[in-house]
Amino acid sequence: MFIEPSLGGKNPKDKKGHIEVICGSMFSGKTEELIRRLNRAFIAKQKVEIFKPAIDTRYHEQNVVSHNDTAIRSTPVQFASDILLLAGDCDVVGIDEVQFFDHQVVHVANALAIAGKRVIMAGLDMDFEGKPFGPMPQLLSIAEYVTKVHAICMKCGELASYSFRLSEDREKVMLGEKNTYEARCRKCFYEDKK
Ligand SMILES: Nc1ncnc2c1ncn2[C@@H]1O[C@H](COP(=O)(O)OP(=O)(O)O)[C@@H](O)[C@H]1O
Ligand SMILES: Cc1cn([C@H]2C[C@H](O)[C@@H](COP(=O)(O)O)O2)c(=O)[nH]c1=O
Ligand SMILES: [Zn+2]
Repeated sequence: MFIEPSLGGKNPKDKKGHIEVICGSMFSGKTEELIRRLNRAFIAKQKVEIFKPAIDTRYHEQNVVSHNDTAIRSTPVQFASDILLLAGDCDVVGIDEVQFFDHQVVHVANALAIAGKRVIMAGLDMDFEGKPFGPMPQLLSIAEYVTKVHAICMKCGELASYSFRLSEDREKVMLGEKNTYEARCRKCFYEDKK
């Protein structure tokens, strides 16, 4: 489990920003872990703002929702730059489904951390082809803290790092859940990959 190095004091001059990235395949618990960290920040009376890309309407228009139905309120935004405008004077910024933003999100995360905020992002590190997803490689490089979580392979029960697409669709962005994707280990992913 990720142990926060510090939750940051309330004194503005003590505030040191940093970036945390939670990555892994679908169903690996990224959103649950993001919600866990954000809830702890709420308990510490930190000012928290949560964002997600507006295209992610899978479970809810507004909330960030996990596959296990845990949820937290969020603000859907069209562009990463909107986050800079909306973060205001908060202490902690949470971003889910960060892989869907364009590369500007790298500059946004860096600017927020330089401004003293704790930035926690969750996203898919690989797409359905096993290729790096959007801005994730850069975000993983600039983060102070990286947590890779694992799902359970639906074919063999091993740990899973891949998201196997069950349909024939080839476009990179295709929202879905259990009916269209399966968590797979490396062996089971490449055995069936087209
Ligand atoms: N193959 C799987 N491996 C692990 N958890 C799974 C799997 N399929 C469904 N789940 C459920 O998904 C939950 C994690 O959901 P979530 O945090 O939304 O994951 P992610 O954001 O990484 O897609 C688990 O607690 C579990 O209830
Ligand atoms: C692999 C892959 C996934 N997606 C979509 C499917 C879901 O809507 C999200 C991932 O959500 P999760 O919280 O990580 O389960 O991304 C996609 O558009 N393209 C892909 O290649
Ligand atoms: Zn497997």
